[in-house]
Amino acid sequence: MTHMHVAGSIHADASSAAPVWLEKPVDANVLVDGLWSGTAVRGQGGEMHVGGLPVSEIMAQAGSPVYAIDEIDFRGRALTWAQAFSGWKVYYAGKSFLSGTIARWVSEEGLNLDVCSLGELTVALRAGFDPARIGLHGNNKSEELLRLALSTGVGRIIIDSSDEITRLERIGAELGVRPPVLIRVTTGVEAHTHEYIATAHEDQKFGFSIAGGQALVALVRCQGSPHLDLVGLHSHIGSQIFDTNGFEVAARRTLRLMSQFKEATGVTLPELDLGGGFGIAYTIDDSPATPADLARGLSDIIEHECRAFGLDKPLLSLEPGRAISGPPGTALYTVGTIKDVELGGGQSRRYISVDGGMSDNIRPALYAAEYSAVVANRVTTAPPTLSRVVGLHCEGGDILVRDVFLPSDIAIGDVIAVPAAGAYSRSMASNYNHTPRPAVVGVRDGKVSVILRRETLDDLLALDAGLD
Ligand SMILES: Cc1ncc(COP(=O)(O)O)c(C=O)c1O
Ligand SMILES: N[C@@H](CCCC[NH3+])C(=O)O
Repeated sequence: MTHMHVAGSIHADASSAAPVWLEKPVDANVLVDGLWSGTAVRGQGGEMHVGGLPVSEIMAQAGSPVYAIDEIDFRGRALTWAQAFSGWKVYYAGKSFLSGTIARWVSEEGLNLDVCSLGELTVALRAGFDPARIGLHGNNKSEELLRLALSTGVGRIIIDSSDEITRLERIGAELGVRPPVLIRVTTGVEAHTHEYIATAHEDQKFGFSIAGGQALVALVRCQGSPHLDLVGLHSHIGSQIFDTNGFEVAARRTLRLMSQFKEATGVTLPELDLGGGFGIAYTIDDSPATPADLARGLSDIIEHECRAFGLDKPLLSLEPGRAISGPPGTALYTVGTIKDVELGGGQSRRYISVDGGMSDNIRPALYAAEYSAVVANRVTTAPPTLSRVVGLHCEGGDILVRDVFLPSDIAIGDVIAVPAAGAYSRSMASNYNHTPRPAVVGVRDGKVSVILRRETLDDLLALDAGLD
């Protein structure tokens, strides 16, 4: 085992498999290209600015911790995906982060919206999102959710089980509507990502198995139903994926199924959705492809496979979430406690405790997700120290950034900024330890606007039937 000594700290398991960013201290002042939202810069005096505002001003207006979403960057990414995939239907995956404001931005930039719960659908509808441009997912859609979707004219429902087919047929017949549906299939692809966010291997809860034959049976059943308008197939292989190999295998297997279905029924399915899952940069180890590169790669794959199966190219769609909402988001925390923990042999590890934690970002604890961070309120010439940014929760795994070089003169009251924090952090936040969830604000042209207000302790206490 190699021990890495940096300014008195030690990374005890920096073996040959250590991430690149641990190999040598980096200048902790620098906002590394590709990690930060488009308008993030060090302003005069060294303070970080986002959306034309110094972080101190964002926090003065919105408190701490806070998630700042760079509106120009978010809109720019949404538009870039729409343009790169012109001719496709692009659905923004609302599970990555959704609110009324976000639904409006997504709509204005010309994207469709993927929702997967009663809550997400309700937000979208209340925000005025055109139901015809909404796709509905979920492996256990409730009666209430399906009724809402069918009665409001949601554009497509992605069916996940035989029970759902039965439920949907009954509600469709009752309401006198014939909803457009896609069948979600399990392609058996082992996506190169964390086990918990891979979704196309055989032994998991989503979709109908192609290999097991259930997918073809479900397709034939929907095709024969007077209450359902079968339009196509859906495949989602997982999340935070960087290479197109998994998509290639998924495309081959879904198109083969389309051709089998055509042979069996004489019907050509018009649509194929390849799902989301496109990776983003959380650290300098990550190098995501651009939407334009992905569009070229995926289009080539589809054309090649269609030729092989003698199929016409279907109408294609996809569902990026993280790639649109992740990079524009910066999490801002305030340092409260600094502790150098003795590891023996004269070594220590610096623990920097901030005013948030696993309640606002569960990803490091859940998936061992890596993040980066800087001290945002100032620059310094103090040497970098390998540090660990931790939260305030009563849990040893309450880590926000496992290993990061931060200046050795870090002090109480400093601001820690974490890039690429817009996806699956606030949207997966909890109230662990009765912790109110942070605010989310939009920042643009020097102005802060509230996207989600900060929860208060009173919000939480109001839920408690045992308190006055
Ligand atoms: C069906 C489906 N579509 C789209 C997404 C969005 O994934 P991502 O945010 O990684 O692009 C997910 C989440 O993994 C999903 O389950
Ligand atoms: N929540 C996951 C992504 C998967 C969610 C959608 N199926 C993450 O934080 O990476």
